[in-house]
Amino acid sequence: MSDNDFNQYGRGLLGGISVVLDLRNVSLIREGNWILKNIDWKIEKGEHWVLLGLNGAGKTALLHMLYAFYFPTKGKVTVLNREFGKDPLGEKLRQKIGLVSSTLQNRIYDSDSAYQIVLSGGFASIGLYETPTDEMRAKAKQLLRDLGCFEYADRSYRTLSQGERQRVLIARSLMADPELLILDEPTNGLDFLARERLLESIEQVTLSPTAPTVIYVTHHVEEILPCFKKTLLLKEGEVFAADDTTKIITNQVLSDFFGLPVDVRWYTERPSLVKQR
Ligand SMILES: Nc1ncnc2c1ncn2[C@@H]1O[C@H](COP(=O)(O)OP(=O)(O)OP(=O)(O)O)[C@@H](O)[C@H]1O
Repeated sequence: MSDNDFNQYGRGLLGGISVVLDLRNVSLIREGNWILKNIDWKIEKGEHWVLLGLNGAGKTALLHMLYAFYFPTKGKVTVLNREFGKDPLGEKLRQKIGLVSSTLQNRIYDSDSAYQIVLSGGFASIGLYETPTDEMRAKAKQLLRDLGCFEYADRSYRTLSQGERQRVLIARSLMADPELLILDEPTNGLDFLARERLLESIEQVTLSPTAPTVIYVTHHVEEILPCFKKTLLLKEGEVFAADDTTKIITNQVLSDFFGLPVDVRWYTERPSLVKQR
């Protein structure tokens, strides 16, 4: 598949694929260290996944590979029907992978308004250098509304709170109709209320009929929303478990994963975790 296929067929062609992500026996060595070891991970279209791991587990390294910032030392990475690891990732394909991360946050220009930032997602640029079409403007406004950030659309990024910034960046990532949306610890630095409101918006995104496949990366079991039916536990660069969330988020699996006896409690389809006494 070439970049042109996207121009010609847009989402329609990708609509025909059933596997969004397929990692086969993927390993990564950086500066002589094994960062990822023998990762197998397959994501079917329509699934939403949580990637859960402690600090240093290799989550960011794994995401960097999905976005072709890192090439695997060993194994095969296929994202949206394109095997990579050798070829550079085409711009059109990159646009089909939305990424919201702290790295992106740091690159956004402080003086840009929320509206400009969302519009820039349509060009996959940091900053707005091209003239958006009327259609793009209408879409950006709708996304600002959908993500609950319309009221501060004209405010500059520097004046927005952390929660407001995350909403704007998610809206921005949806401008290009991504097939895969990666949310890397989006609730970092948020208080309880801001976190819950953001999670609500993320759930809404997954409920849309045109929703991208979402990978939600977190350290916290409490953030696993009911829409995330699948969970991958990453530990010391290896897949500890990957399966239905209800099979993974159990006392037994998590006690083994953390190396500490824990109790999982479910309330309104959300889990929480306490250390056993
Ligand atoms: N380019 C690199 N060179 C050497 N070591 C690296 C490199 N990138 C990551 N590492 C190491 O690989 C391990 C995994 O790092 P990574 O940032 O992927 O973890 P993480 O799960 O995202 O952690 P956190 O939750 O703390 O962000 C860490 O021990 C880190 O120091």
